[in-house]
Amino acid sequence: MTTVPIIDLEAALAAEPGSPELATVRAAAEQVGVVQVTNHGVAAEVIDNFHRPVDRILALPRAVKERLASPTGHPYRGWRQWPDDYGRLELERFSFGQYDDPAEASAAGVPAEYHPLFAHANVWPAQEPGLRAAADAYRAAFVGVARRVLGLYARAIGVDVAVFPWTGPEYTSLVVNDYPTWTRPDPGTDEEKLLLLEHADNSVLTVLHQEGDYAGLQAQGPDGGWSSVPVVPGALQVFSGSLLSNWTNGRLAAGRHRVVAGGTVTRRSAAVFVHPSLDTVVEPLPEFVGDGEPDFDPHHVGRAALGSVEDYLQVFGRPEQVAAYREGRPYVAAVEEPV
Ligand SMILES: O=C(O)CCC(=O)C(=O)O
Ligand SMILES: [Fe+2]
Repeated sequence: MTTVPIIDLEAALAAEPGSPELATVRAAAEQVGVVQVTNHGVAAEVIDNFHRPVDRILALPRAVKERLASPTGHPYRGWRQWPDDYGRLELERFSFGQYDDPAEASAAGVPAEYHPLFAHANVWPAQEPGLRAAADAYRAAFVGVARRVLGLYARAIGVDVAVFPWTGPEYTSLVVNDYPTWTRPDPGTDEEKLLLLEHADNSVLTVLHQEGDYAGLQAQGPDGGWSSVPVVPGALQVFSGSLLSNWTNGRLAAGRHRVVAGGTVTRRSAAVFVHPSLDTVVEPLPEFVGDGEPDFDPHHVGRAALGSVEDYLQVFGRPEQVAAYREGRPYVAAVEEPV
């Protein structure tokens, strides 16, 4: 078994209990929390229709892209660059909230107490009028993959998927990650080219599409070592998040991952982070706790979401960024000119 298996989703969902396919899925889900899926049912056009306009936006001159930053300084809306401590570009992102405004959230059935989550507008570049519909289709398709993968994991560990109280509408976010290339001397080691540090997502499942010429995404195995996730055209990458680990009282691993890129290699990824509905309290399910004590505290999806920007700014926010957010104006980080 490879650490991050490539699973034919359709075939695995039809596999008999006890089959080698399900044994592979089970090992990956319990020990790593990262898989790739093929034959996942998402049409190639749904992926391309989102990625191609994003390519064109990210190829615009920086002075044009600066105008696509969140007008209110929200770290998870619109275009953004992240410099490292030396001012060198590490990561460029374009982020989309689930709804454009509180009225749209309300129409989708989101309770009023969560409307503040959608008070900061999305940025829809006028250059790409089709992006909004393409992003909606991409998000919806990837939520569908997340649900099917949960069904697969349930089968692989022999529980009914109905034990997971995953109700909709799912709370989701959509993030494009673009890693820079550079011509300065290449430090050579992975540790010195870590552009996204190791972490597990706080979703139930995250579904990603990666593109590029280098397998820079790495997943952590049970021995602590890192394995590259090869770039397989058409495949999607699925990370188990901390909420899946919580529900299963640790039986299923939250996939720890990181990204090595930079230098001459290219990498682009676009992830949909999938959570159950905002009023869900995630806590270890009786099926996984047995007679013992749960190992995880209850996690209220909506409350955590409401606090997430403050949590983020407290840990990572630069003073000018925090000031811009407080004052409701755009923030564009200073970055060193590429060399
Ligand atoms: O670029 C990637 O493949 C990883 C992105 C990621 O881990 C994240 O956005 O949480
Ligand atoms: Fe991640």
